[in-house]
Parts: sequence; C-alpha cells; structure tokens
Amino acid sequence: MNFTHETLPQRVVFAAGSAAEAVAAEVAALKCSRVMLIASGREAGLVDPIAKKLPVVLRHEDVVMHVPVEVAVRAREAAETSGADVLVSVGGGSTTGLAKAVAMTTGLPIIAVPTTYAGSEATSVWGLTEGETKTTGVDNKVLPASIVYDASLLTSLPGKMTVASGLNAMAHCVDSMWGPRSDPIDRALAQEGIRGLAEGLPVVAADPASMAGIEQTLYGAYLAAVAFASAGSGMHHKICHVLGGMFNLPHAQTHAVVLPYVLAFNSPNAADADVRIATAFGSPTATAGLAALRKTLDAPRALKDFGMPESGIEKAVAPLLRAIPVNNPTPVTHENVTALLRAAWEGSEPA
Ligand SMILES: NC(=O)C1=CN([C@@H]2O[C@H](COP(=O)(O)OP(=O)(O)OC[C@H]3O[C@@H](n4cnc5c(N)ncnc54)[C@H](O)[C@@H]3O)[C@@H](O)[C@H]2O)C=CC1
Ligand SMILES: O=C(O)/C=C\C(=O)CC(=O)O
Repeated sequence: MNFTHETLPQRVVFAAGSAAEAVAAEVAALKCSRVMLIASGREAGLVDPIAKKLPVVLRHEDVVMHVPVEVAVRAREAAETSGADVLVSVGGGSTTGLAKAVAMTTGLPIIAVPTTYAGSEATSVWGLTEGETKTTGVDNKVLPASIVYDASLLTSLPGKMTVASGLNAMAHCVDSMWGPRSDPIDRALAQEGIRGLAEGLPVVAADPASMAGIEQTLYGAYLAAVAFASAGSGMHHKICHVLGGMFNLPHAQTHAVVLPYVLAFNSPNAADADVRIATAFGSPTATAGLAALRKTLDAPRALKDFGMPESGIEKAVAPLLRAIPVNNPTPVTHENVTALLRAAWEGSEPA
C-alpha cells in the first residue's frame, strides 16, 4: 500500500435529548464566553432551549442555501462587530455552511449542532455561491472544533427532507469510493456508512421521529462525511455543485436524484467500489442495492421536478467536463455526460 491519510481533529459528542447542556459544555471547554449563534428563524423552536444555556452576544438568522457571498459578507461583518469568540451553528448544512464562511475569515472556532443528515459538520469543505457559480474548497479553519449530535433535534425534520438528506449522506459514501483523494481508509468508512444508512433510513422514512432510526442514520451520516472530507468531491458532487449553483436547486434533493445515475455510470469500471457498496447493502450489485433502498424510501426521481430547466442540460455540460476529476472510473465525454444529465432530468431508468 502507498497512501497518506489525514485524520481531521474534532470532538464528536452524541447527546440524545441533551444538546443544550452538551453545547454549553463544549463552549466552556473551549474557554469561550461570547457566542455568535447562527440559526435560521425557521428552526427557532429547536434553538431557543440551546440559546438559553449559552452566553449569546449575537443571534444571526440570515441563512440561505448554497451560501451566497453577500449572505456570507453580512454574517462576517456581524461577527466582527459583535466581538464573538465562538460560533455555535444549529441547523442543516446551510447553517453550518454559513458558520464556515465566517470561520474562514475570522478564524473563530465552530461548535456545530446538525439538524439534518448533510454532514457538513464533519468536513473541512466550504462552499460559496456567486451569481450562478458555486465554488467549493478545503480549509482546516472551517472544520468545526466540536459536533453535538442530538437525535431529538431531527424529530421535526419532514419525511421528504429526511429521505433526501439521508441520500445526500449516502452520496458522500458512494462518491468517496472514487473521489480524487480516495484511499482505503475512506472506502472502509464509506462502506460502514452505507451499511448504517441502509439500516437507519428505512426506519426514519417510515417514522421521521423515531429516535433509534435517527441515531442510526446520524451515525451513518457522520461516517459518510468523514470519508467524503478525506476523499474529496468526485463526479457526483461536482455534478450537484454545478447544477445547484447554476439553477439554485435544493441541495439534498439534487443529490438524491443524481446518485443512481452516477453509480450506474461508474460502477462497471470500479470493481472494488461495486463489491464494497453491494456488500454494505447486502445486495448482489451496488446498483441493485441502491435501487432497492430508493424504492423503499420513495426517493425523489427527476431534476425537472425541482426546478431545473430542460435547456440547463446543455448549459451544464461544459462546466461539468472541466470540473469532474480526471481519475473518474469511467472517462467522461460530452455525449455520456449529456446522456446522464438528460436521464436524471427526466427521471428515466439509470443506464
Ligand atoms: N461543506 C460540506 O461538507 C457540505 C455542505 N452542504 C451544504 O449544505 C446545504 C444544504 O444543507 P441541507 O441540510 O440539505 O439543507 P438546509 O440546511 O438548507 O435545510 C433544508 C430545510 O430543512 C429545514 N430544516 C433543517 N433542519 C430541520 C429540522 N430538524 N426540522 C425541521 N426543518 C428543518 C431548514 O429550515 C430548510 O428549510 C447546501 O448549501 C450544501 O452545499 C451539504 C453537505 C456537506
Ligand atoms: O455536496 C455536498 O453535499 C458536499 C459539499 C458541499 O455542499 C459544499 C458546500 O459546502 O457548498
């Protein structure tokens, strides 16, 4: 074997039903006393009990998906003015992403409290969107110092969002099998992530408030994010980032739709990945395993259902050909990427 794996330094706290106490303990452990609390007003009911236990100097609610640069600038200015010494984010990937944008320029530590399965809390990946272009990058400054997972915060996540977000986590696992820096440790973490998600997701799809199902799904989502952070964005993530920025598509749903098409595209030329994914699903092949799970979950099927225009297929191909890593198992061409996008747009069977 010949590879270098970097393990990211981070505290991970599972605290079912006691996020407020756990977050307060993490703030104290960092010896911080001035909290900028970043959380959308939509999640106020989840956030208020946490806020009550913290020395909050600023509560910032201006959260937007894909982190438009103007939203990041406003949050950075607010952080500087407030004199905060720590960022606490409570919310989904959009909220964590905004905290990362602030950490990038201020150097403030983040304590992340996720309320979806996006996994941003466990990565050093940031994303910012300017106009129609989403840019992502890696910076250890944006890796949250601590994560507090409290399954009770996800009991309010609607069923459709639960499924889509869980499949965003599944996509981290699958793309980690061939991401640009993928190594055997990433692939082992991703395989266990798939197993955990395949066990947890049917439970939360049937009952989004099941604490046992949420905990199992959070466990899988954490492993997924750790694998993805190390392996980097492969073909699947590049497609979702280009489409998400260009057409302002909902992030988790875009991942959920595109994943089976990328898996079908790559698995014939990725034998090790195919075996690992199939094994994790307990299925004869990777594609069959994912298809069966998607059927159980009644997963989203077509990009046209989420606002992508048909003309966007042609528009996205050139930026995608520039963005997809050269090590992708199946070489990409104008024709095969166009065909993949058209199938995902229509929601036809993955070929
Ligand atoms: N940097 C990274 O490693 C990653 C970044 N992301 C970023 O995260 C963003 C997407 O994050 P998502 O979590 O998919 O969506 P999100 O954070 O935008 O949340 C989606 C919707 O669910 C609602 N919501 C969240 N938690 C809830 C709860 N517990 N109960 C009820 N409603 C709830 C939100 O208010 C929002 O309306 C994108 O900008 C994406 O780029 C996503 C994954 C990894
Ligand atoms: O696509 C993902 O799920 C992972 C990474 C990002 O979304 C990058 C970002 O923070 O915008």
